[in-house]
Amino acid sequence: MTSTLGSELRSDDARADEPTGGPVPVPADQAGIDTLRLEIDDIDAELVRLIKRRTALSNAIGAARKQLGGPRIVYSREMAILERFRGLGPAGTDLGMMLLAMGRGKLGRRPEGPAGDVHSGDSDVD
Ligand SMILES: C=C(O[C@@H]1C=C(C(=O)O)C=C[C@H]1O)C(=O)O
Repeated sequence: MTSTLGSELRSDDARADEPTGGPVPVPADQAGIDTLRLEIDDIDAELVRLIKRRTALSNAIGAARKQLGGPRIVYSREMAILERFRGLGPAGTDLGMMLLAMGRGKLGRRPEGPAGDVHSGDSDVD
């Protein structure tokens, strides 16, 4: 995507549908469980790294748009992003909302409430 203010997702979004290796055979013993846990640990470490990177990218875009006089939050793009996460089921939508909240930083939090909610009518919202 080339536009700085556009709300579209990249068109080559097929990565979300790439094969993950299919069902995992159920391990027969503790050694098998331990092997699967090693892979889970690798995945979690990579997820944390990617989430940190995603948050930094989102913060930078938000700061840039603010400097340029635009909104920090673009709901149309956020809705498109949530659509991708919806493919993981209800918890996937929750996960997508948490990622968006992390990218918003303080703006995405109520003063005394949980992350992820933004007041409508906020001038930082498009
Ligand atoms: C990062 C952007 O800005 C904000 C943050 C988003 C995000 O974390 O994915 C999405 C839309 C915007 O509310 C963007 O427009 O791409």
